[in-house]
Amino acid sequence: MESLALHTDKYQLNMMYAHWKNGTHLKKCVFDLYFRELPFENGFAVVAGLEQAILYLSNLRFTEDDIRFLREEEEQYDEAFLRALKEWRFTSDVYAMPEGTLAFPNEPLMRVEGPIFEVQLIETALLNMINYQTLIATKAARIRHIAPDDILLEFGSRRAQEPEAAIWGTRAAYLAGFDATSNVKAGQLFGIPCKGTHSHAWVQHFDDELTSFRAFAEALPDQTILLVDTYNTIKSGLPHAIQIGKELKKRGKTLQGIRIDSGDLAYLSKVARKMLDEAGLTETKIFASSDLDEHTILHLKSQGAAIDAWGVGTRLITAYDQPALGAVYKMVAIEDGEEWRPTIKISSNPQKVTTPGRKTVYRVIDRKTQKAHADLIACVEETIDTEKPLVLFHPVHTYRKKIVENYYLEELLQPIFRGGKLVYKRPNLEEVREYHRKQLGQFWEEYLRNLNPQEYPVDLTEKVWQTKQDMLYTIAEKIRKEEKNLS
Ligand SMILES: Nc1ncnc2c1ncn2[C@@H]1O[C@H](COP(=O)(O)OP(=O)(O)OP(=O)(O)O)[C@@H](O)[C@H]1O
Ligand SMILES: O=P(O)(O)OC[C@H]1O[C@H](OP(=O)(O)OP(=O)(O)O)[C@H](O)[C@@H]1O
Ligand SMILES: O=C(O)c1cccnc1
Repeated sequence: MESLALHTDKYQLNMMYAHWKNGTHLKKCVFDLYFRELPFENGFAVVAGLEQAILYLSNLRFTEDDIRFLREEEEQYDEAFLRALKEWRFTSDVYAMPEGTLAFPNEPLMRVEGPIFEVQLIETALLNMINYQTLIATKAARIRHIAPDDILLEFGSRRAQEPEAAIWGTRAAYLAGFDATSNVKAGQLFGIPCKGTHSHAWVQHFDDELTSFRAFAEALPDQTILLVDTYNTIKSGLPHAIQIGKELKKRGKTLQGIRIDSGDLAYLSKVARKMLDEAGLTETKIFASSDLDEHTILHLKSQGAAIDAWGVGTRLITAYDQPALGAVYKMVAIEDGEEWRPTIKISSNPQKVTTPGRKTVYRVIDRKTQKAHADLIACVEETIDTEKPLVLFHPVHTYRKKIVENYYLEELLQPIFRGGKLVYKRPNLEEVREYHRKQLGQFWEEYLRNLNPQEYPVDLTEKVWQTKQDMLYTIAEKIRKEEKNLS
């Protein structure tokens, strides 16, 4: 991957410069990356984007060209600063939830610790990657949820906002349960199975549909999937496809499928199934496409559609109904001698108040059922005695308590970089898919359903909660005193 050092917002560079001028650029601090609300009103999000973030961080440096460009900027950065950029190498620690993890609002998906100079620089790119891919993986998981046994194909490259989005988006869809992609580059890069049918242009190129189908089957006898809706699905496309199916059968081959791309997909698929079965083509699968998403697929299934494979494009790859996840990257602690001092951001919107301190996330899992009770945000240095009952309480309505016994904890944030060096053994994409499947198995269906899922608890330990309350109180007091002095 080429260096994306300048794939950052200008204000990051300006803050880096100001820190450098101020002599504070090497002071260490901690940032959390998290989202505040679940997308698509889903009950969970599926973490994705870490692989691209690892590539980004592993290749991060300022090139001669980058420095030349910055030299011309209106800020007129000092030459010595530009030299420092040129010599700079990534040295921070990064902890992250592995891709495929189920994640929830307000818990860190990633924690970055290092000199402010560099943890500030990487905010933009990390958010860019995690925000987009987590969104697409979550959308894909919703689609997989309503079609657990069907074939799901990602068809969105032509409609994605740009090529990188198509590639990384299809990877995110695959890790969350899609079976294949139409994007051949994604196949080459990530080993995702590639699948394809043909377009209307293939049929239009010929004088008649039957000849076009025959020529296609001739060229790809083992991979023939015929698009049947160019002229008239029932009267022309299907009979012609059946004719080709029979011809293939005589040669010991199977017509793999037919694709319907318009009209009433439920009705047409049922007619198609009947016609194919009556012709003895019981193995031929029915593919459907056309502005599909989890809602249409659910409706089509409830109408008894005889569709085996769904080609999903635009609405998946662009996260059509919610185009942004809104994850943020907030400073939560700063180096203070040998210690970390928690920092907080208070907002007029209570939802936007940050949770101070250097924290990690544990999943509390019941030993008997192997299902998750809640996620627990704890201070990194805190130890939780799992032999004792654990008191979980709602971080806002604290009277709402739950006592958990016979549980174990899984730490979700894994070390990825230490001192700038990659220490994470990157799983391959198949392992990520498998891990994601196992993650789903840790949750009761109440949290997984697409419509009105139960809210999964994300709680704070007493220590984290108390630190937050103390800081809110101290800051409110400070402001009150300052106000008094001013008046
Ligand atoms: N039985 C059905 N129930 C609910 N939605 C359906 C059903 N059949 C098709 N759809 C959906 O309805 C929409 C149909 O869109 P529209 O009428 O614009 O196009 P079309 O029939 O696919 O034709 P074209 O592709 O030429 O625009 C698509 O989103 C499709 O997935
Ligand atoms: O509808 P989506 O979910 O985005 O899925 C991808 C769409 O892209 C293709 O149509 P397009 O009109 O681009 O080309 P084609 O019909 O000529 O293949 C395909 O036939 C699908 O309808
Ligand atoms: O293979 C297909 O049928 C396909 C691929 C991309 C977009 N639409 C359809």
